[in-house]
Amino acid sequence: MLCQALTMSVKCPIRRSHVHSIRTSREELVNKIKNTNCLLENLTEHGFFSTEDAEIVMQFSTKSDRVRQILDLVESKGEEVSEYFLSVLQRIPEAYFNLKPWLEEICFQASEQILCLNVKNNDPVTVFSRKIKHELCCDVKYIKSYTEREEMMLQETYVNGIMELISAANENMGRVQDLSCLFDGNGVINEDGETIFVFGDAGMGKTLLIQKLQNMWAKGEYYCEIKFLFRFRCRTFSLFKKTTLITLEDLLFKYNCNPDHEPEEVYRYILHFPETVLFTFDGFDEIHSDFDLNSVPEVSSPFTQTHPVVLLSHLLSGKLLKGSKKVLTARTATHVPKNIIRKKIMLRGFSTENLHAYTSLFFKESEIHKRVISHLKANHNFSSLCSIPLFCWIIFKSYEHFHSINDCQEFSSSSVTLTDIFLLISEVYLNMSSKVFSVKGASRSQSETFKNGKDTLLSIGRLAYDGMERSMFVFDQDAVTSLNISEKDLKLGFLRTVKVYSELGDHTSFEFFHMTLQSFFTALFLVINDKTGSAELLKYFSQCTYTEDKELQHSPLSCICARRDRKEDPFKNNDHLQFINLFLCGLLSKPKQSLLKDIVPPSILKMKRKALKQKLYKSVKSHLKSLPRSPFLEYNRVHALTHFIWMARCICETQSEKVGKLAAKGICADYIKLSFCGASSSDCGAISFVLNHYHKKIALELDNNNINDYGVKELIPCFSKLTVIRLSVNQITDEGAKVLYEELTKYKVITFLGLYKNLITDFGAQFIARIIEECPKLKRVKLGYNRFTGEGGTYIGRAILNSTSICDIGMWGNEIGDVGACAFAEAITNHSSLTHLSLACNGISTEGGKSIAEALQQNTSLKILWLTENKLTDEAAEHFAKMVKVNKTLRHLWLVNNQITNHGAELLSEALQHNTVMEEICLQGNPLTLGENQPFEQNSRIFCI
Ligand SMILES: Nc1ncnc2c1ncn2[C@@H]1O[C@H](COP(=O)(O)OP(=O)(O)OP(=O)(O)O)[C@@H](O)[C@H]1O
Repeated sequence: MLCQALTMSVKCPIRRSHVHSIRTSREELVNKIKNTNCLLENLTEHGFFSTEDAEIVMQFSTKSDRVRQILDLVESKGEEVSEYFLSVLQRIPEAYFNLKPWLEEICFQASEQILCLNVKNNDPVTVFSRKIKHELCCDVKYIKSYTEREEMMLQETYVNGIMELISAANENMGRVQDLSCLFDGNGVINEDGETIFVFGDAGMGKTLLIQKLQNMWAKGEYYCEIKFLFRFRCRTFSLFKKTTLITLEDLLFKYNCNPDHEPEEVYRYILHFPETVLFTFDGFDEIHSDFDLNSVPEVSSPFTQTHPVVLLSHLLSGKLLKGSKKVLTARTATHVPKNIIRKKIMLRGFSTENLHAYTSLFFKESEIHKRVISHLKANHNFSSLCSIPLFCWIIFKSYEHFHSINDCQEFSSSSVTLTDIFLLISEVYLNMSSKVFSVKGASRSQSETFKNGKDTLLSIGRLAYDGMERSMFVFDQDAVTSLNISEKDLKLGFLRTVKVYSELGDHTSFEFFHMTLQSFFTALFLVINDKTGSAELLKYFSQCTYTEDKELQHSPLSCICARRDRKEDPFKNNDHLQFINLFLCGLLSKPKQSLLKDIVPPSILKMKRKALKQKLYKSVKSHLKSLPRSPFLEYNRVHALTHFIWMARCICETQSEKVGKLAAKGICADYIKLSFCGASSSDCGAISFVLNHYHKKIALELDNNNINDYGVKELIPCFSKLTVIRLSVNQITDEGAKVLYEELTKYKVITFLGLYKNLITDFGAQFIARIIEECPKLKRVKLGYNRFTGEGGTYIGRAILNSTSICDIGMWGNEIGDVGACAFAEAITNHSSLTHLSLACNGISTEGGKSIAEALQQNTSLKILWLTENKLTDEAAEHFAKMVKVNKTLRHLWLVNNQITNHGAELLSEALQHNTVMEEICLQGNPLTLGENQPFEQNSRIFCI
């Protein structure tokens, strides 16, 4: 007791009077109090100081003298005032954070009475935080991509898309349910990393996600621990001159948001508490700077001047403001050094539910809403394009427009290309400026609209093209005026204004409402400009030529940090150039000729079409030839990469049978591996287009992409040829499973079906079961990590019972339990073809184990059985031991991570004496006590460690 009392008194000395505390620590207080305004304001507010007192304090010119005067006054006014004074120091931690240890040391605790007195927090840190919030609230309320005149509220338009946590090995680790979970502990792949890296393909919603995040913080709903949010768009770093030198403080305050009071104090706070700062850096792939990184020493002092790009790199790598939070976005395949990443989140676009939610938000009128939903259901080509939010918005925008004009159902065509939808939005914008739609139904034809708008398209196209040439995505007023873009054209909606902070002061600049639109306009310019020769027309193809190096894209940051000897522009990302090629293919395709005939002289159009065709032929041929090959099972497998997807997109965009045939001819393999290629559902349409021209049977591997049910539907034209279809890790649900059933059972050529890690439930299991039953050539089925319970397990088990071809079935990571296990037991009892079975990680306990073991006493086909990570006990082991004595086929029995003890292990070991074919029984991860020299430990076929 005494001891406890003593420790307490050491920790917290006997309370002295508040006046005494102040008096004895006078010098410390004078040194540490930097903000006198807050003290004066609060002391005066409650009448502890008179106006004259405050005036006397303010007469002193230095801060220390003002503090001394305040202290004199406080002390002279006695205990209550001193207590309130201390309470202000405690209750405004932003201003007096360096006094926190002292307040703890003197064990200051304000009384109830003092705590009832309000404390106004107007210190510069809090005021600045409020200012940032206020500015953000105004700035991010609307979705900026929409033209200024028809802004849409973020709140009313935003829907969460699919956000997936990605592991260091690029595997899916589950979903992020909501943006409020962005900074939680889920999905952390590197505790030392500070950057949440959000990536996704063009138009997946990275920028909008950042905007939503800013909005949530600014409204005070989430992330309360963050006081400052500094937002940067990486593309604006291109505007800095090579010679620009600024400090971190400049970057934050001059180029972002400026504190109205005492910036040094705010900066001091930021440096002291970096964990209260959040940076958002949008579009890392869009950085372009001709600044020479070799020319600067690696400075990381927060007070040294350096080039802004260097500051950016130091912030990201934690050399500056270590501990601050960072959210960085970039297009897929932009490599960011692993050591800076804390979490990786991939945006996968809209799921069916997201799309429906977005449709309801977009089309408020229930009739139109219903109609759009039925269009989407009827046309998977639309649905797959709409799973990419940007394209969805463009399609809906155009739909809304055409609907408002003449109720026409514009989306009747079953095959719509990306070029179609960009032409559509151009038409909409061109038309909105003219008055032709004043009378309902009096619409101009698309070709007429383009003919009339040629000059506008040319000048905006030139701006896009000039920008592409210099990797510029923001244009200043001079660039715009030098190309004679009229005020009227600027307002059409293709371009939107951006406020830019530059060395010349704040001014308005312009950018395309999306980078993909800049690519579209570049292509349009190259096509409709009479003076463009074929070399110029095709130059982006050369810049996008595939080399193995390019597939492993360079990271802007690693270039900054490590590769200081590079001559090439380290920031170049060529997705936007690939889009130019894609649009060239679309614009110069046959179906678009009638649209262009009045804008481009026929001879020029012919020349361009011919040049493009030849280029495509050549590049398709050489690309396919150069792809790496490797044998797999009985196949000659070609390992295609992301570039192949771009090629397929271009080919499909031409809608040309001839090009399609040529590509198909060049494949020269019977197995195409396209895993981890970032293929989306609409890419399946492109792949399908190419494969449709391939006349032999072929195997297709699309594991680890983003194809979902729409993608499965897009593959419908080529299912007749597919002998192998691998769609693991692709968000396929029961709907996709149904399509697979309908298609695969039509042709019955399938031998391998891979659906590992999808979202198929027991309902979908019925379709899979019917595929297994009805496809007589089907040998391998991978169904691990879906959502099957006992019911689903029973469907699959029964189907296996009826299949005479199946040899390999993977069910790892479902929840089939004992019910499912019993169905499998029945299936294997007399099975003649099944050699490999995985029921690992399925919640199987003794009963299920027993039935499988009993079935195996009769089975003569199974060679490998995985029962890893179940709940098998010694009782089950006893039955497995009996089975081991009689079964003469099974070679590998995996019982890793179960609940078998030494007793069970011993039974299995003894049983092995009667079995000469079994090669191994794996018992690692079971509750065995080892090191006691028991016989099973000596058995070379029992593996315990
Ligand atoms: N979650 C969402 N909810 C509603 N609309 C969205 C969403 N995400 C994107 N959009 C629509 O798509 C458009 C493009 O999105 P955004 O600019 O965020 O794409 P991005 O991934 O940043 O593209 P890029 O990589 O090309 O810059 C938005 O302006 C908006 O109209």
